[in-house]
Amino acid sequence: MGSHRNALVAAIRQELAEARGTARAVLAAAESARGEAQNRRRLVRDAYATCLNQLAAARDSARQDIQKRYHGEAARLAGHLRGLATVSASGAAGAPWRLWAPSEPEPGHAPGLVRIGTIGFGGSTPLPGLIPLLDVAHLHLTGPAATLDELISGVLLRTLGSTRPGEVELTVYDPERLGETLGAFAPLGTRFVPPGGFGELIGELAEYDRPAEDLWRVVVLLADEATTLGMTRAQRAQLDRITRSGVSRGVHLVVRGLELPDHPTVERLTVRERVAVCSSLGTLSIQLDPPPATEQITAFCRDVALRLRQGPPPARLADLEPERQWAESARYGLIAPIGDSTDGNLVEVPLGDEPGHALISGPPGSGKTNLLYTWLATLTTRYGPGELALYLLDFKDGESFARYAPGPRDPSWLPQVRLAGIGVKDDREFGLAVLRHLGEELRTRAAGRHDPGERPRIVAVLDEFQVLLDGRDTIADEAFTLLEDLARRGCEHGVHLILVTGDQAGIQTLQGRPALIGRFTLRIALPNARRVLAGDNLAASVIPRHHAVVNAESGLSGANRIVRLPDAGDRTAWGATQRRLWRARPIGCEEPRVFDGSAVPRLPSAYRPSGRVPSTDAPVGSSPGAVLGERIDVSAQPARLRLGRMPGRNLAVIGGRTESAPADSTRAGNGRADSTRVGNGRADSTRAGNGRADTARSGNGRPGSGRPGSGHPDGRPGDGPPGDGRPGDGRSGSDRADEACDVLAAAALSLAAQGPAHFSIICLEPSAERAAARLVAELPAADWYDASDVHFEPPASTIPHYLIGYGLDAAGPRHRPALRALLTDGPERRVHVLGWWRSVSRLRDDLAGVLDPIGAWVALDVHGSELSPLYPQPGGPLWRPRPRRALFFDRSVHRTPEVIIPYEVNSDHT
Ligand SMILES: Nc1ncnc2c1ncn2[C@@H]1O[C@H](COP(=O)(O)OP(=O)(O)OP(=O)(O)O)[C@@H](O)[C@H]1O
Repeated sequence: MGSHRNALVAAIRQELAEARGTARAVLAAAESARGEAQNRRRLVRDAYATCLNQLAAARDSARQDIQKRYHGEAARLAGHLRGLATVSASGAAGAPWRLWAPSEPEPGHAPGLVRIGTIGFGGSTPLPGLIPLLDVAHLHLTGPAATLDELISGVLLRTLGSTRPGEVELTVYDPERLGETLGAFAPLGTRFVPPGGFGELIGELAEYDRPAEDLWRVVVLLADEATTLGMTRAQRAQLDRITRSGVSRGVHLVVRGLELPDHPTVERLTVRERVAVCSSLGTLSIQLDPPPATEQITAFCRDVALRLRQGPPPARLADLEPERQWAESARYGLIAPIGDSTDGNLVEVPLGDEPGHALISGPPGSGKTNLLYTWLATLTTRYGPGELALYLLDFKDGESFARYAPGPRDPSWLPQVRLAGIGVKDDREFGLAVLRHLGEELRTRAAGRHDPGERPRIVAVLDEFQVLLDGRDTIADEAFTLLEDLARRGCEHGVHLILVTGDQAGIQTLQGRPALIGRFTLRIALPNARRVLAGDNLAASVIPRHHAVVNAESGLSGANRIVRLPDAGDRTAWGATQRRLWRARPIGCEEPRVFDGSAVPRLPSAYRPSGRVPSTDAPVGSSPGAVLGERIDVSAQPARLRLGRMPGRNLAVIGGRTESAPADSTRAGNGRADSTRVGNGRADSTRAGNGRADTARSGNGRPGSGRPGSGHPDGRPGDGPPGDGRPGDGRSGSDRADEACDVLAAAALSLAAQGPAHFSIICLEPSAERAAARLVAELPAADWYDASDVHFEPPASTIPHYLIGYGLDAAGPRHRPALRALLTDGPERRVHVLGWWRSVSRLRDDLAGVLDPIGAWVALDVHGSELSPLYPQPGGPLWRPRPRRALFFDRSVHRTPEVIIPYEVNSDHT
């Protein structure tokens, strides 16, 4: 029993132990599950917190992104709007008051909006608040009267300031303050309607018909109670009509204190505490600008009033251009504007049968050149080179016409210009040559070989023509005769003259020739021009600057037209036009002949023997022509001296006294010069007779081998090799000596270029050694002689032989008989002397007073009277020496001598 119990107890214990063990295991499992669950809970909590944080960060970033985009978009939109606002209300219509200035619209530009204030726009710069008026709306304003009046004055100033003077007519009805509210606009000629005038005004506006598209009437109605109460039914109906149809007729009402019917053209503005809302902008509110200062309004109105009195602004040169280039025919004359009148219409000036010629006058600086530029521009853009040919001569020092000729920077030229004379002041001969050329052209045309329309009309402009006519000499006499002929018969044959002067003496000169001045029926007077108009016609003394009086009835008062002249001075603008015309020039259109008084022509290469050495077998012309210089004529031909086998075919170049040449008196008095220079006998005794010339020719006698320099045993300047141009190398000659050298060089080179010839260069003037040496170097065959071996007995030759002598007067008495014999007999043997003597008296001494062997001469700085021994008429020719000009006389061809320009042969002394 006891053991059973014990066993039972043990079993129970066992069970209990197992149960306990199981319970403990369950507990442990539960504990573990709990720990796990707690862990999971913590994890979930953490994840939740992280998630929350992340969401918050994402939200923030999204919000920031949205904000950024919003600001970007808003700024972009605001930029667009601002740009749009600038375009819609440009210049005076939109500028803030502190920057405000009137602005004129481009022609054809429709009116835009006007600014009244600003529209706040987030944090960014506010946008301008704009409202419509011209061509779009009437304005109906509600709010405090004082603020509205300020608003109105701003709107009016912007509207007037952004249109052209006179385009907007302002009418103000202000019964309460009798116009004082907008009194600052009075200087504009604003119409202020009296209190009782409302009905009449409304009636007038209801019937108003707009005269032109760009004219507007702005009518400000500042109505009081009495106006509203006193309005009749008919007036109400008229006001309704104006509201409906006014805008299309250019009538715009700006109203406060009066009801306007609803209509799409009515822009309603309601203002409260300087903030306005208006119907076109919906709920957007506009912070009103402060009003413009009264002084700003008054100053603007005064200025506009002044401009209105003066008329529209003067035409610009571009406004005078034709629609189509070269579309006009000159068959019946030339018509072109030179400016406009105060009403804005262009003033055209005719040149044809009548008036045929023009006379322009004005004191210096009054705008004559500018007028010519304008006239030439309007003529040459209308008439092509087949219709118009221009000959332009400027007798001033300036270069007015240089712009029409090709230059180093701009190769274009004005295709109608045939000839341009620049700085012709000292070269009246050129003026005369041009008149002769025109006279010849006139004769051809008059001979019936001219079908009008076949040859272009010629317009010859002579600026400061009095210079040509002033001399009381043969040039003036012939010029007068030619001008008279051209003036009398020219217009009939399409030749027209435009004479210009800045000197009333110029007109006086013409007045001495009634037959001449009578033909100049077209007169153009610049401000303060005297004598060009009739005596009782004072118009020129009252016109302002940049104006002209155009009178096609010889200046009679009553025939005046006042012209405002454009500024035609801008060379760049003209350059563009000229290049356009130049590109359109017809094939074969030649460059104009340009004579520039200050330029020295180069010896053309055709007259240089370079490269071509004529063979001694080549035929010799009967009288080869020595080219001496450029003739002062229209075709720039060379002046030639024919050297045939006839007595007297020698040339004396006279003048160009040099430092080394003693004065005549010294020489004539004691003969020292001769004896010192050549009279030491060496040249004659030791050299001349010993055939050195030939030796020199075949040996090293050519300059450049040291021969000329070393040939001075007395150690004169020039001991070094000639031609190096250093001080002391003998180049102490005057400019005129250089010119004498150039004449001889041009003559020799041109002769060498024409056929076989032999040259002997005799250089007795140290300062000429360099020039003589250069000549020898360029000649195909030449001997060199100087004081040491000079002689005048050349060997016989089958080809022409030319002795080119530099400073021949230095040869001395010993050589005179031989020289005289050579001058006398040489030409028939084809031996010619082309020599430079430094004065007429030296030449005369050398020829013992018998000057017949000198058939031709070129005088440099020698006065006309000194030349009388060489001239057929007593007293010598009329000649006043001037630089780079020489007088050429060949008694076999000339009746009177001609002025030539010695060519520059080598460019190292000019
Ligand atoms: N219509 C104009 N508009 C503006 N400027 C002008 C006008 N006419 C002339 N001028 C200017 O006035 C100045 C003098 O004009 P211009 O040289 O034409 O006078 P001018 O009478 O030919 O003088 P001068 O006799 O001394 O040669 C120049 O600077 C020129 O640009």
